[in-house]
Order: sequence, then structure tokens, then C-alpha cells
Amino acid sequence: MSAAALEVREVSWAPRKSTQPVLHPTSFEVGAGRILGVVGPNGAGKSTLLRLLYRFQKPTTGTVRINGQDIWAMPAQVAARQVAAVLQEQAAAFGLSVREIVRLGRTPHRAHFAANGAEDEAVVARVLDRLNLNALTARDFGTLSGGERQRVMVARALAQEPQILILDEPTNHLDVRHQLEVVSLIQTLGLTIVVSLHDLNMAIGICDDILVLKDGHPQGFGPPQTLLTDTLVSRTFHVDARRRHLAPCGTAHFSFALPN
Ligand SMILES: Nc1ncnc2c1ncn2[C@@H]1O[C@H](COP(=O)(O)OP(=O)(O)OP(=O)(O)O)[C@@H](O)[C@H]1O
Repeated sequence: MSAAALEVREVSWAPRKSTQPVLHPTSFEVGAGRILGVVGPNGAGKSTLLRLLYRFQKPTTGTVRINGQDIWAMPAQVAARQVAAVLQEQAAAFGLSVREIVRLGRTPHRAHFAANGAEDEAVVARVLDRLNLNALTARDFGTLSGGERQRVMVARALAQEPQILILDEPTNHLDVRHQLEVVSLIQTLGLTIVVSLHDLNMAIGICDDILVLKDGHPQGFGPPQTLLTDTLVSRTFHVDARRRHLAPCGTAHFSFALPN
């Protein structure tokens, strides 16, 4: 899989022309193969921003470019080959098996109504193996646990062989072991990744850069070690945040308390 550069310029989004934006103009760049974390309180606009990146919603203003190409100037199928998304709320695809769900990831690579070819099946087999899903391939998706579903949706996104992967809270529903597995997978994919996370310590651990949003406004962008100060985090989340450095590697780690 190869990675692409993502350039976001002054994107904003409002549900209707006459209403206030829920995302105000926001700009950033993610170099090919880098990982951007999007953090902020509930309702900050994280999912709204991600929806603009995978071409689900058109920005009210601004542009999203992949390797210099505006995603709204390319056919939907071309965009779908380049960007895949794993979302918080997955439609419950009852009646489809795990293998059938993962096969859906191949859709942007096929001509209309064509069946999957041998190469598609090889990709599906590879990602099922990589996500440790071999024992579940014949199971009805609707009967899986939340964590198992999450892994299937990551597999479907990887079957798309995208250059950019958008992940909305990918560790929701996952136990500690599976959280670590998803984190380790994210770090080894070599794709350009934009991931929204509630866990700031996890964001510090895996992201090259962080974008902080609050009430639809960008609060800062940069490497976690320099951007995420006690002041910025306390102000953004309305908490008392304290950053410490954990021995032996000096990794930054936040602890939180309610303000007095
Ligand atoms: N289609 C819509 N119509 C009206 N308001 C919307 C629409 N989509 C999102 N919003 C509002 O925009 C704001 C930002 O929502 P969004 O889901 O992007 O936040 P978030 O940062 O992802 O939140 P959370 O952490 O709770 O998932 C919220 O107040 C939400 O109600």
C-alpha cells in the first residue's frame, strides 16, 4: 500500500446555508505516511471534519486535496480508491457474513456489477489474516461483539487498499488488548492516517501531529509534545490537566481533575 499527502485548506461546514457553521475554517497538511490525531471535547466538530475528508459531505467553504487533487473534482469511485473510513456508528449489516462485508471494500476497484476477481479475493484473504479474523469469516456480522465488528470494519477499509485512512474513534468498544492491537496496526500500516481520539495519552503515543478542535474552532496544530501543554488542554476540555513525563522513556502522560 502507498500513502498520499493530504492538504486541507480553510474547510468549514454548516448544515444549511442560513445556519451557523459547526466547523469553522480549518487548515492543515498531513504528509504522506504521517498520522494526524484530531482531539477535542464532545461536539467539537471532529466527526464533521472527518466526514469532509472522506467525501461524505461537501465542505461549505474550502478544499480537500489528495496529492494536490481536489477530491470533489474527481469521480466518486476514484476518491473511494484513495480514501477509506472506519466510522463510530456502523450500519448493522445483518445477513452478511464477515467475509462478505470485507469484500465490500473491493467495490471501488471493480467495474459496475462485476464480480470479485482472483486478485480481489487475495486482498480479502490477506486482510482477514492480518486482522486475525480467520475464525470469524463465515459468521453473520450482526452476531459479532462490538470489538469484533470494529476489527471487521478496519479489515473492510484495508481491503479498499486506500492511500489515506480515516478512523473515527477506532478504539471504542475495544478491550485493552484489542486497543493495543489496533494502535500497533495503525502505526505499522504506512498509510496517511487521520484519526479522532478521546484518549489524549493514546494520541500522544501514536500521532505525529495533533489538531485540537473546540466548539468547531481549531485551537492548535502541531506535534503532540509541544502543542499539548497543560494550559491548552485545561482550557479546551474545562479540566485541570497536568502533564508528567513517565520513566524510563520520558513519554508525556496527562492526568486530569475537575477544576476547583
Ligand atoms: N447534520 C447536522 N445538522 C445539525 N447539526 C449537526 C449536524 N452534524 C453535526 N451537527 C452538530 O455539530 C456539532 C459537532 O458534531 P460532531 O459530531 O462533529 O462532534 P464530535 O467532536 O465528533 O463529537 P463527539 O466527540 O461527541 O463524537 C454538534 O453540536 C452536532 O450536534
